[in-house]
Amino acid sequence: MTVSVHVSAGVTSKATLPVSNLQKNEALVTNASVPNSHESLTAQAISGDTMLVEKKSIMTISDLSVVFPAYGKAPNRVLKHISLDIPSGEILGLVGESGSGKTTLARAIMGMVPAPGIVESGRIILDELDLSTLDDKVLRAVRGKELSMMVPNPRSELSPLLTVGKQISNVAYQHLGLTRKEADAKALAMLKAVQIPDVERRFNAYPHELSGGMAQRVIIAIALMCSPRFIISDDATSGLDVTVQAQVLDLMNTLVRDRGASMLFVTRDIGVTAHFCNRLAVMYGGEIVEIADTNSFFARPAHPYSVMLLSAFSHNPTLRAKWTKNPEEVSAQVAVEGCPFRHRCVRAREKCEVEHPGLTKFRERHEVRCHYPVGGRA
Ligand SMILES: Nc1ncnc2c1ncn2[C@@H]1O[C@H](COP(=O)(O)OP(=O)(O)OP(=O)(O)O)[C@@H](O)[C@H]1O
Ligand code: NI
Repeated sequence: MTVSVHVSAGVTSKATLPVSNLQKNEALVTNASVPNSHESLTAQAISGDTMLVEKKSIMTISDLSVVFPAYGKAPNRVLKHISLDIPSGEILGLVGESGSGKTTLARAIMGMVPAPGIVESGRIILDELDLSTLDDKVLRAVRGKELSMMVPNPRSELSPLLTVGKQISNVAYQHLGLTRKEADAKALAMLKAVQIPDVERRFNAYPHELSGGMAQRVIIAIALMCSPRFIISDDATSGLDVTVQAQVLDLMNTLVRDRGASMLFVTRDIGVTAHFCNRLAVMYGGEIVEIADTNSFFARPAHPYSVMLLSAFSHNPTLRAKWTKNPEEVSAQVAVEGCPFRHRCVRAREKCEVEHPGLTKFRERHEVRCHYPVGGRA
């Protein structure tokens, strides 16, 4: 897991967003608190017995590619032409093995790809605001207020010199225009919301006085403080004990649902996504290889790699063996052409050797990047 400072406890910038966007965002926050607000709906369609409601997009990523140059070797393409649309009220789960590019995607959205990474192409649009065109100062302001990311390993995220209460309160003070007193009160309420016991005492504690789980909840409190429009959690809840994790997920869910925000939920725990995410994307080798409504994904996973992930999760070695080769048998040499997963896939045929599969429709609201998806196409 790559970790760096993503939260804004220490941000001192008072830069403001372009006025038109701020007003629009404020208006949307208000509208979105009304259940089923028509302002947040752009189209409705009825399909069979399910009502599909297309909601306004909060985050649109198009053709995002990130490369890490490597001296004396071919550059490492970590993200390859990623396009994603995350509508208001949606929690999109993102799963995939270590090194598949999940954290890089999260950081690219935040405008924080670590050096020597280069964003080769792509646009990131947050509620019609093109983040790629903003200067650093404005982007920092957006990051603290409208866009926030929670990461694991909270100690490196918090300043050791300030009490946790002050760090949370600073965010409200700087971004929400509250008085010190109001910001402190909001910080205290947020600490309660993330289930920190004995809040008054914890408010005045320094980060080193907190347990790891408690510090993680402080990070979450900071990230949620300004009710951001778009939230990224990069494995930020997995270190919490099960009950606290459930409460924190519940809190995030409420924020997303009631305020019309949306969320990218990166996790290694595919089981959590079944209950928590509306939609699920699977990454492999820097590409999205399957994306589907959660129900559809769990009912009919289409990519052999997704089946492998699910079989690993359900401890079903027979299922795993049926669809995929043992990774140890796989040559590390994966050519540029063809399907990047073919060396690990028992279904691979000649076409997979030569033709890179596109992400195409598998069934309703379910796309897969595979020439021969499991179960065939609908
Ligand atoms: N700072 C960096 N310098 C060079 N290469 C990097 C850097 N950060 C990431 N990479 C490359 O990007 C690839 C993807 O990394 P990333 O952290 O996005 O994976 P991930 O899916 O988040 O994995 P994990 O589940 O372990 O967190 C890595 O395999 C590595 O090759
Ligand atoms: Ni990661």
